[in-house]
Amino acid sequence: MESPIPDYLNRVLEATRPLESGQPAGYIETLAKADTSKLAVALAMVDGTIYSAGDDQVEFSIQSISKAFVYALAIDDAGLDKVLEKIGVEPSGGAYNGIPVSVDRSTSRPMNPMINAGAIAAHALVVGPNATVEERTDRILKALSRLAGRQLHVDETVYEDELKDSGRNMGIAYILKAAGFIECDPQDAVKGYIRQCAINVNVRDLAMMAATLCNGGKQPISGDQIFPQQSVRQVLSVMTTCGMYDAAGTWVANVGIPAKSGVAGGIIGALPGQLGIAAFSPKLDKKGNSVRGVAICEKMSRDMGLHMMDASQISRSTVRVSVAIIEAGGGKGKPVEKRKVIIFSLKGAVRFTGLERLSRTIAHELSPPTPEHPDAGKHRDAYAVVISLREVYSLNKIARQILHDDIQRLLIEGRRVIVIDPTTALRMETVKDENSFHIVSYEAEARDFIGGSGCKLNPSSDLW
Ligand SMILES: NC(=O)CC[C@H](N)C(=O)O
Repeated sequence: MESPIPDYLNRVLEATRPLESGQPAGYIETLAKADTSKLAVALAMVDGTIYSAGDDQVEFSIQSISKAFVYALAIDDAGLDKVLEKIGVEPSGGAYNGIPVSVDRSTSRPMNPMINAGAIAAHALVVGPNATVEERTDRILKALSRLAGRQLHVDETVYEDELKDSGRNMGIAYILKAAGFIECDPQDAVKGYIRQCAINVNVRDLAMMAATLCNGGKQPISGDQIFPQQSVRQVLSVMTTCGMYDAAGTWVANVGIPAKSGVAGGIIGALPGQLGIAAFSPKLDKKGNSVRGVAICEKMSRDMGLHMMDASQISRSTVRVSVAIIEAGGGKGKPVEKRKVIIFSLKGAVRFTGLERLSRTIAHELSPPTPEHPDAGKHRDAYAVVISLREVYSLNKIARQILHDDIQRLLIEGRRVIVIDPTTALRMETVKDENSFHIVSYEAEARDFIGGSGCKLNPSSDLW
């Protein structure tokens, strides 16, 4: 069966094609002559599945989209502290190449790495202050190629064209050098920066690069951890507040996806944990963002419910409570003992809010009723407490810690506790009381522990 997604993507393109406004970037000759009828979109999932439509093989220069990735490389090579010393993380509120707004008024520190001043400073931090232009651009080209999953190349014509008219960027670099925010030769920083901007990509490359960010820095297909998760969080944060230059506020409100655009008409969006998107169309609006590209992203965000501030998925159903009766004993004339077990099942990628709910639910079910909570403690008489993490995909640090504390508290109360943890999400090493606490991988083991091997689960009981 064919996937309906490419059809959907084609419809998105057709819906935005009638938008005629905008101009291709005029100051780089090759871009000024671009075929403005070209239009493409791609989606890449965090497992590496990719969908695309339109002119998805057409290459264009990455331009400012490179800034996001080079920022991550600067963090890798110089460390976050040094990067923050040299480049801020505040939106400038001005154009990407605006000189007075790009740097802090009192210190001249670049406002953020998504505009030219900050991007030139980030470029200068790659490899190290004594590196040559070739060494820096080599490192960048290799990293971008690994992100895209294929060998990329610098478009020499675009590079030469932009270098001819690089007075503005040179001016910025000299200001940064004078103020101590770049250590290398300003001309080298600009040449390298312009080369990084001239690397050619298509929308499929960009979607895969974005998906790598969504996947915590791990390239979905090769499985290579290209950037540490910490750096990716930093990059996505700055993309959110500064990625669309002085249109960042409107973008966040309308699209709600961390993003970065470039003057050749490309845009990437990276929705953490979900998917990377890329769009391409050369005509730009006054702020330098692709007109159709913005419209494509707005439409997809709306249609597909991608806005990161959407509160429609409230973490509500992460905890389920059920009760089972286990028949223990029986054999050799011994009476059958019915043991009531209360099971708390957790689900999904559990963080603080999920664990807070579990903690509250455990307290509600197992503590005595109070005037405010007369219905509490219905299962206080349970013989054992089972916490099932069978459907848990991950527990973050705080969730793990609260769960540890909850288990310790139950043990102190003298309860028998069994945790079903097939993927060792809990990673509990210290077990105080081996008689009353067990970690198992399967429900059957939990049942054996509660009722002795061969015990029966009351058929009317809820499933675990
Ligand atoms: N917004 C952009 O894509 C700008 C990149 C371009 N190379 C410049 O420095 O002007």
